[in-house]
Amino acid sequence: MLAVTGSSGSGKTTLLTLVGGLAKPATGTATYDGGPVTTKAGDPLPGTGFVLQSYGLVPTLTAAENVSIALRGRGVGPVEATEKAVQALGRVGVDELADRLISELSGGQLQRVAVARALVVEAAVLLADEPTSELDEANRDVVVGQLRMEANRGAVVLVATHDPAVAEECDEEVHLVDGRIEVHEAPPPPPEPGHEHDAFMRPGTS
Ligand SMILES: Nc1ncnc2c1ncn2[C@@H]1O[C@H](COP(=O)(O)OP(=O)(O)OP(=O)(O)O)[C@@H](O)[C@H]1O
Repeated sequence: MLAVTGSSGSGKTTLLTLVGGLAKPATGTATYDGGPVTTKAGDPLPGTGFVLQSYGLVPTLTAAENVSIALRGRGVGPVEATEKAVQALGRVGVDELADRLISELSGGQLQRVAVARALVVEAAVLLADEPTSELDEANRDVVVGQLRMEANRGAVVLVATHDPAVAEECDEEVHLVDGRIEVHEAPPPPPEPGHEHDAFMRPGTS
């Protein structure tokens, strides 16, 4: 679970769209697992889930329909897609809004529907662009917790964020300055009980 941080305009969204295959790099290549991040048709790889900064939800459809679309596009039948969509909405606390039109929802509610749509596909790579910017602390923690669950499941999770509390919850952070990456790794975990002094031992001693 990787935080992508940097000031406004530093290139966070651009990086995520390149990683996700939504944009083509002007120079260089973007690869995942040894292959290009786009399919031959120029679409993103099927295993990629997105939370777009502008959400990309369809205003004339309900919250559940917006989430189930992601599954329908992957060949899941309508009944199962709706059931899983409502479950995914529940993971971010908006299942009671399942039948409400997108055009009737608040900013924070929309953001959580967008997160649910990314969660529902069980993506191999989940790209979340400022997924908590509209949320209060409690809901931010819920969303970050769900992204962590995706990482625990084995997904690669990239989170572009301005929120230090969100970056803190990630395993690593890349900080962008004018489109360039500086890498900051998280400090190593504390030693296990009984091994507190190992770090201070000289090689060859026990
Ligand atoms: N389609 C585009 N064509 C040309 N320049 C672009 C395009 N999209 C973004 N840019 C520029 O690239 C730079 C990086 O933009 P980007 O949206 O990646 O920043 P960001 O770090 O996500 O910013 P924010 O935190 O404000 O969302 C900005 O200077 C922006 O104006």
